[in-house]
Amino acid sequence: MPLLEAGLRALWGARYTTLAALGECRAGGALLLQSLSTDIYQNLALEDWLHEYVQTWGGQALLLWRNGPAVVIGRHQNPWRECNLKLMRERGVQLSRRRSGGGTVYHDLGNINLTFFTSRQRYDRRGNLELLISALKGIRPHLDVMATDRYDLLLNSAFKISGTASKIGRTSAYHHCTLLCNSDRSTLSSVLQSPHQGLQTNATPSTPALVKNLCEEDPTLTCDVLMEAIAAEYTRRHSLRDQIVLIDPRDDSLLPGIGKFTQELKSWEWTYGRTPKFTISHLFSLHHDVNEEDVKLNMSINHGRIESCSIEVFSDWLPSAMCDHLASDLIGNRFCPTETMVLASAHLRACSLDNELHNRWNALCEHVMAIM
Ligand SMILES: Nc1ncnc2c1ncn2[C@@H]1O[C@H](COP(=O)(O)OC(=O)CCCC[C@@H]2CCSS2)[C@@H](O)[C@H]1O
Repeated sequence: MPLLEAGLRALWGARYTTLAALGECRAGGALLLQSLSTDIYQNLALEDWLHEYVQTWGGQALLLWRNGPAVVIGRHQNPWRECNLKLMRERGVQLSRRRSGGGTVYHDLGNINLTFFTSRQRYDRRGNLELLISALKGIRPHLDVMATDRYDLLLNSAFKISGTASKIGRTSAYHHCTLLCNSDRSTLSSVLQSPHQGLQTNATPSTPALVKNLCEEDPTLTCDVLMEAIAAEYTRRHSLRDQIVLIDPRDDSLLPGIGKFTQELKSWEWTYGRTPKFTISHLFSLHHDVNEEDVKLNMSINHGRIESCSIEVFSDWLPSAMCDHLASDLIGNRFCPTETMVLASAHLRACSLDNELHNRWNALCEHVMAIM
């Protein structure tokens, strides 16, 4: 049995059931679910699947889920503007684009996600946040937690502990939010820092805030304690028979079609290719010997692909024909380091350069890849 599943079964004791129960739910009833996966793509796919299911079932549900390290951008956002993709690749932090709008957040196992599925009519973000506040105050009455007009939860009127987004369909809707319990705050702030200054875009910007973990306020608060309290509050409000349904988003036979949802969410076309058109203007210095060479790069990127590109080196450090060659080769390609690496190596194989030019070419290509 996978570790997480064993842990959850231990946490919920006898008060859990498995998916077989899903089909047995009363039409219009309520369900309390917890995902057995910590994979961001599988969990977002589970949300998609449940959103459709709730539509036909006509009930409501709360899904509790957590992920390994991941940055989750809103549907209409630009990942290059919102985060440090190079640092994320180095640290193994996943990037994913969700289907709801809004800003960018960081997830890890110290962050709880909650998704409230309802019909469109019963969609009630304030009511859901009140449920969370009651659950928190129920176990720790001294906590000062409040909901803001933009549906954030603040601790001590100053620190964000929860961010909200939602998706409203024709007949059903979901509201999902985070809850910071003991996330790695230093990784959170460094991966949500874009290195780009000259990026122009109309994509939705995030609203940065001061964040805090609940465990910093009260070290006895763990994710398990919080999830247990939230589950109890949901159970109480919906008069449930105290059962948590553990649900495995890898199970295509129980959740028909979910694998396709996961693949789509994982695809480059969805994550990067859905970025609204943007331009990058980047001035940088390359060091060689004791000198610094200034390089100017201008690009426009549409659907994640390079539409126009110019690279200027202000000296004969690298022949301008080589820069022009790289710029024109890049056009039509994905704004992505792996594709650029293939292009740059093919170019090296096609022309014989002396050692010095070879090194300069590599330095330029490495810098171009680093901004992607
Ligand atoms: N995990 C987490 N929780 C709360 N606040 C966060 C978190 N990570 C980052 N931030 C802070 O919020 C801002 C962005 O705020 P902003 O208001 O722009 O965006 C949001 O809040 C979106 C919430 C999406 C919730 C979904 C629920 C399940 S999948 S993701 C960011 O710059 C940080 O300062």
